[in-house]
Amino acid sequence: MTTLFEDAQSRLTEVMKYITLSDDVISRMKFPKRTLIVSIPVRMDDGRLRVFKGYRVQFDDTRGPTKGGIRYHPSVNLDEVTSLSFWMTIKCAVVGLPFGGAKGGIEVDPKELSLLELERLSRGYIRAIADIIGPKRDIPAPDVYTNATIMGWMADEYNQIMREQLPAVITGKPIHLNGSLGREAATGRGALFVLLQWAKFKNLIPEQTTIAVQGFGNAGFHFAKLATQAGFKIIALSDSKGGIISNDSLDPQLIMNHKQTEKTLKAMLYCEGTVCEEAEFETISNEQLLELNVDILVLAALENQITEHNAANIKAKHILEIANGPINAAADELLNQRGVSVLPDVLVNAGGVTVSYFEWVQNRAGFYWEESEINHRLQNVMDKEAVNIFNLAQKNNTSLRTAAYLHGINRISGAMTEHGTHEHFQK
Ligand SMILES: NC(=O)C1=CN([C@@H]2O[C@H](COP(=O)(O)OP(=O)(O)OC[C@H]3O[C@@H](n4cnc5c(N)ncnc54)[C@H](O)[C@@H]3O)[C@@H](O)[C@H]2O)C=CC1
Ligand SMILES: O=C(O)CCC(=O)C(=O)O
Repeated sequence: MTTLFEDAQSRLTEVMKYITLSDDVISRMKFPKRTLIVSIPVRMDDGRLRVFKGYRVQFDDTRGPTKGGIRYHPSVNLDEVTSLSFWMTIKCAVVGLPFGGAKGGIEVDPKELSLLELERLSRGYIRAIADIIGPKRDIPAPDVYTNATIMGWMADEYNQIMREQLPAVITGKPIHLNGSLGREAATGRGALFVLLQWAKFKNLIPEQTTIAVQGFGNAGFHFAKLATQAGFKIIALSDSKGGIISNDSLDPQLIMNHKQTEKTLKAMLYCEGTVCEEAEFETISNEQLLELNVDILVLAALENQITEHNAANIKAKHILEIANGPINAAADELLNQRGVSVLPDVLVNAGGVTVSYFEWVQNRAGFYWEESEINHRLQNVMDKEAVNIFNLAQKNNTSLRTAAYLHGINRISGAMTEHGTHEHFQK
């Protein structure tokens, strides 16, 4: 069976039909620069000791310090974290950030831990990886089931170890702990900027365009909320427990308010800014949501949601990948053959790391920007790179993913080549 990392790497083979990469570059993209596997002992509230398995993979740092989030999930494993670090390397290059790629994770179900256990685990993870991270080496950030509070604990732990205030070691921190305005919504906002450029390109009218969103966490929620404000009709949403669907537009903010108190999704109709009623709604499974007859399917949960097993059932004509790696290579090919446009993860979800970059810049300068400036700078990056990639795909008659990879790999390859022939020193 193909591993996730082998599947991720197979996209490079497609890219090499359009670009000649030197053997040096190909070999450097084959496996990560550094992989660290750690055990994290945590004293639980009842006095027991539990030991968790954690990872940090730094894929490539030719273009700058490595950057990428930390995931807490029961299924986190080395193959997944390595793939995510590879995608971070491509993504940072696609949007032209001066970073390489990394990713981290802990095999844990955070929903089973108390707040204090979660804090001890997060601090323990930082103690375990402190030797290889740092503001000029590798800068973690949030990912699935981690958030600003956890980033705040982690930055504090690192500062205690280093006996210095080094906020730029972690991004996605709370605003009161030197976080950046706009980071919380950045991934969803960046995805919307890409979609608006695509809508222009394809003459899609938001008010006539229906959307289903799989994954109603940080990225999916902010995307759904901002897309609704831009006029799109969100008609279905789901989280790990399942989904809801309505004939009318759903109101993501009201649904999130309900989810925060009741822990489940419940549909409410959006009526001129207020809840008019609890909607007549149906519940659907995640599998059903993927196969809905909508204009745009947004994937904002986990990897491998569309594979060769369900690709033929997908009815949407456009797919927005907010999640990392939600479509495997075999499914990508099948969707391409059917003329489905897949807007790829390495472009679509790059708004998060872009505002993380702004947070890092602000932390290092000690000077903080207004939210309007951050959103404006984010829009400049996303609009520019989206249009570059749409034009490249049109010019070479490739998929949008291949165009995005071509765009990113060009920058990586340039950096690797210009680095010269000397060995990389061990940073
Ligand atoms: N948060 C960020 O800044 C960025 C996140 N991403 C990617 O976006 C995706 C979502 O991440 P976040 O929103 O940050 O995570 P999150 O932890 O805030 O939310 C994850 C959401 O996915 C749902 N979910 C989990 N398993 C599911 C399943 N099998 N089917 C449907 N929904 C499921 C959860 O219930 C939750 O609503 C991930 O692939 C992540 O790597 C990518 C770039 C940046
Ligand atoms: O904000 C960051 O630095 C990284 C976000 C991330 O993990 C991702 O883009 O997948």
